[in-house]
Amino acid sequence: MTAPRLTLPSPAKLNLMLHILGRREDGYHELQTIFQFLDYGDEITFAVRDDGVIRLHTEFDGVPHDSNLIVRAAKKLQEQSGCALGIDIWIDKILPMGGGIGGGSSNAATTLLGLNHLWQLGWDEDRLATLGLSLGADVPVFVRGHAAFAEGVGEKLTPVEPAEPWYVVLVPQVSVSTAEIFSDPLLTRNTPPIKVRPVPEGNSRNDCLPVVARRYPEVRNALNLLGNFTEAKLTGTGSCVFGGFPSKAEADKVSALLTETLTGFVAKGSNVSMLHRKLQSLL
Ligand SMILES: C[C@](O)(CO)[C@H](O)COP(=O)(O)OP(=O)(O)OC[C@H]1O[C@@H](n2ccc(N)nc2=O)[C@H](O)[C@@H]1O
Ligand SMILES: Nc1ncnc2c1ncn2[C@@H]1O[C@H](COP(=O)(O)OP(=O)(O)OP(=O)(O)O)[C@@H](O)[C@H]1O
Repeated sequence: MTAPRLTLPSPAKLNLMLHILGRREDGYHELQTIFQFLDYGDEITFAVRDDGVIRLHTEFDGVPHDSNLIVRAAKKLQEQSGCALGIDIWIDKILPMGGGIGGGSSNAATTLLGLNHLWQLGWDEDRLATLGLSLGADVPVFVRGHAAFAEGVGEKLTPVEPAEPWYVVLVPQVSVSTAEIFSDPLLTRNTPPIKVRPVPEGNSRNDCLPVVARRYPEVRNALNLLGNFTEAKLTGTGSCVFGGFPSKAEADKVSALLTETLTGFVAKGSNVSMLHRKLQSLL
C-alpha cells in the first residue's frame, strides 16, 4: 500500500519595514521588522515512511541534500521527538533563493508543521518555533503563521494587522548574501527603537536598502522602475523589491509593463499564512 501524501504550501514573506538597532556581541544584529505573508510560494509534498529514512527527492542547485533546510528541519524534529518514522519529500520550488522573501525559512517551517501533523507528534507551536529558531531567525514567524512585529533577531513576535494590498514583487536576477550586507561597514546600525504601535505607517524604512542598492545595480534599477508607480521597497536584505496596490487589476497592469524587461510576480499580502489556512482545513 502506498503511504498517504500531504501537500502543503510554503509561502513567501515580505519585510514591510526593517530597522537595525545595533550589533550584539555574537555579531548578530538586533532588528525591528514587520513580517507579512504572501499568498504565493512553494508547495511541499510529504509521504510517511516506516523505516526512519528522511529523503528529499527534489535536487537544488548549489544546496547539498543534507544542508537543505527541509532535510535539516526534518532531522532535528525526528531526533528531538524520538520519532521512529521517516519521510519522502518533494518540492515544487518557485521562490527565488537569496531573494529576501524567506523561501528557505518557510520551507523549514512547512516541514516542521507538516511532520508534526503526519507523525502525530502533538508538539505545540512554542516548541516548534523554538526548534525553528535554531534553524534560522525567520523560521519562527512562519511556524506561528501570523503577520508580526518582530524584535531581537526576529524571534520576539507580536501579532499585527497591516493592510493586505496586492503587491508587485520584482525579482532582480542576483542572489544577495545576507551575511555580506550585515557585515558592510556602511550599514546603518543605530536606528532608535520604535514602540510596537503605531506600526507600520510612517515607519516603513529598510535600513539595508542603501547598502544593497549601492552594491547591486540590478536592485537599484528595479527600485527605480517600480518607484515610477508606487513606493518601492526592499524586503529583508533583498534582492526582491515590492510595492503595494489597492487592487489586483492595478498590480497586474504595472506588473505587465515591468515584466517585459524584469522578472516578477503579483501576489496578495496576507496576515494569516496560507500554510495555516490549509492546516486548519485538515482538522
Ligand atoms: C534580514 C532578514 O531577512 C529579515 O527577515 C533575516 O533576519 C535574515 O535571516 P536569515 O536569512 O535566516 O539569516 P541567517 O541565515 O540567520 O543569517 C545569515 C547571516 O546574516 C547575519 N545576520 C543575520 C540576521 C541578523 N539579525 N543579524 C545578522 O547579523 C549574520 O552574519 C548571519 O551569519
Ligand atoms: N529549502 C531551501 N530553500 C531555499 N534555500 C535554501 C534551502 N535550504 C537551504 N537553503 C540555502 O539558504 C540560502 C538562503 O535561502 P532563502 O531562500 O531563505 O533566502 P532569502 O529569501 O534571502 O531568505 P531571508 O529572507 O531569510 O534572508 C540559499 O541561498 C541556500 O543556499
